[in-house]
Amino acid sequence: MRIDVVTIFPSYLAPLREALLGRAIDRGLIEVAVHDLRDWTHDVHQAVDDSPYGGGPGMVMKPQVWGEALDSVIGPVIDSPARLVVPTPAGRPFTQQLAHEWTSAERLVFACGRYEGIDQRVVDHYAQRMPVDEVSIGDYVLVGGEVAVLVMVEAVVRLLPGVLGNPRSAAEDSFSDGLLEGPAYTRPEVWRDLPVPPVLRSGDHAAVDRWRRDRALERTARLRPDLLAALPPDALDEADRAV
Ligand SMILES: Nc1cc(-c2cccs2)n[nH]1
Repeated sequence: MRIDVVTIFPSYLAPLREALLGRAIDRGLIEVAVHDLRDWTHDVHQAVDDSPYGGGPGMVMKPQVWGEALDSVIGPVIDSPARLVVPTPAGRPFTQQLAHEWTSAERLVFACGRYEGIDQRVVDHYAQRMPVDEVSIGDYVLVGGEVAVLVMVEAVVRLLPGVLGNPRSAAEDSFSDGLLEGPAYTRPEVWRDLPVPPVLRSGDHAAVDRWRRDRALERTARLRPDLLAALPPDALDEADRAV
């Protein structure tokens, strides 16, 4: 998978080259290119934004600059293997399911907006030619899309074959079965008078699996009842319903 990010703060994306993601790049599992939007300005001030039509606070990012940058980065959009992703608080929710969907994309191109967003005609123009996703990572407002891109790239790349040491990790994620993950424990057996639940040391794998499922159901019911309500009818068996 090739990932391109267009931003006015390229250094914000430096973490993409660290740790797990950095190793995925070194191993050739992904390619990452970060582009400075100002490289496509032609004025001495390298202006990337302007006042909003209709008035109102803040600034809107100019369509011309974005058009030149995305044409250059995406290349010919006919049959482009790229998806254009625009982080915005006014977008569809980014979910584990969407992360999984994007793992099949040959290319992801992220357009990082700042200020009050990017002139809508940029999305409208490219949406006529390729898949464009306006995506929110949560119901809160950031200053720019760069942090959202870090979140989404990590969530997608960790799902790619070979990236995680143990593929079971991605398969057993929170949300993989529609539930939140239950609690996890490691040594010591007792820590500050708090013991590890004995069933986890019993060696009875069926009992451990049941215990973990029960804790996941309890946690989901307590913290995310909406996830429980969204489960398909056959997702919970009789033992689940007894929790
Ligand atoms: N979920 C979300 C995205 C954003 C922004 C994207 C670009 C500027 S602000 N805030 N919150």
